[in-house]
Amino acid sequence: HSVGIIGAPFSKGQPRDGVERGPDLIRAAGLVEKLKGQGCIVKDYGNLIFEEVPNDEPIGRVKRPRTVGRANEQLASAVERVKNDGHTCVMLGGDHSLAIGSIQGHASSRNELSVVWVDAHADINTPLTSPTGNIHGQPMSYLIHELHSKIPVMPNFSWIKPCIAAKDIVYIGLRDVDPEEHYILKRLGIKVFSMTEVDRLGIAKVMEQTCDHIFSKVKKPIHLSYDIDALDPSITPATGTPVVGGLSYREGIYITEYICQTGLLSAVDMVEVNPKRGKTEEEIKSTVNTAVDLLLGCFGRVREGSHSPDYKMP
Ligand SMILES: N[C@@H](CCCCC(O)O)C(=O)O
Ligand SMILES: [Mn+2]
Ligand SMILES: [Mn+2]
Ligand SMILES: [Mn+2]
Repeated sequence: HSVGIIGAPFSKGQPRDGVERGPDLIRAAGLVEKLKGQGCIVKDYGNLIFEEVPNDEPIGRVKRPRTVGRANEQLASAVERVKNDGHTCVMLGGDHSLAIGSIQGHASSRNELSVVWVDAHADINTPLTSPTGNIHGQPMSYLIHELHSKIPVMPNFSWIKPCIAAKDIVYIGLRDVDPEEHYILKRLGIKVFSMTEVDRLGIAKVMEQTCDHIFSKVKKPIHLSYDIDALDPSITPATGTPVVGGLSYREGIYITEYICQTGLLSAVDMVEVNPKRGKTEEEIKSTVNTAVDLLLGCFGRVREGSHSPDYKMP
């Protein structure tokens, strides 16, 4: 695996400070060294530098639109460059509004993508349906062809071109979906494995059926957008919008092992790690270490262990 890492220290898609520290905390927990240790080639492109846009007044209910739009435009070109350099892209967040730039940049280098969205939330509110105005609850709405007519013109958002078809999306882990989002998911016929399906089917069947769905016609590169709040808060409490009844550590890891073995993972987001939302050092460590382990699973780590092909027993 050849991996290109982008740090996106960004928090303005939501109101809580601290999530901008995600990239450096994940690096400090040894992501690069551990990826190299399991045989990956790794290029760390460093952190993007995001400018605050002054007087960034809300538009309708939508908060910090100009800052979020600008940041994602920067991210999109960074992700496109990592893809054109031939790597699988790892985007370290930062809040989930960053999926706008990550998926847009990915789509500009690969013309058709499938998106696997692992999250407690659907993040598919439009600017007009959002109950909070926080853009980290809206990223998917800007990216989906079928919602284009529902998105108003917003400053610093005009560069965004819808790039994903509803049929090419699968959600895993949903358990906190707004009524307006539920309507959109049903109307667009988007494939959803909520926590009910995870309980009913088990994670192995969920992953089988996820891949049956996204590979139903032609096999497309996979964009895995992983919100750390998909996991149960007992595992990953240091996050902005925790919701009880989440994925176990084992289920979270199984998802990454399964996606890895498809050989089609082309970009992965790891977002919403927020150290300021951890009550203890232990809670922060558990959250950050789990984020690292999930990424290691994306790039070949398997729990049965492994050995190098040229190992000679003494
Ligand atoms: N659905 C809520 C909560 C969104 C949570 C965002 C997280 O999943 O990135 C909203 O729209 O504000
Ligand atoms: Mn192009
Ligand atoms: Mn979430
Ligand atoms: Mn999210």
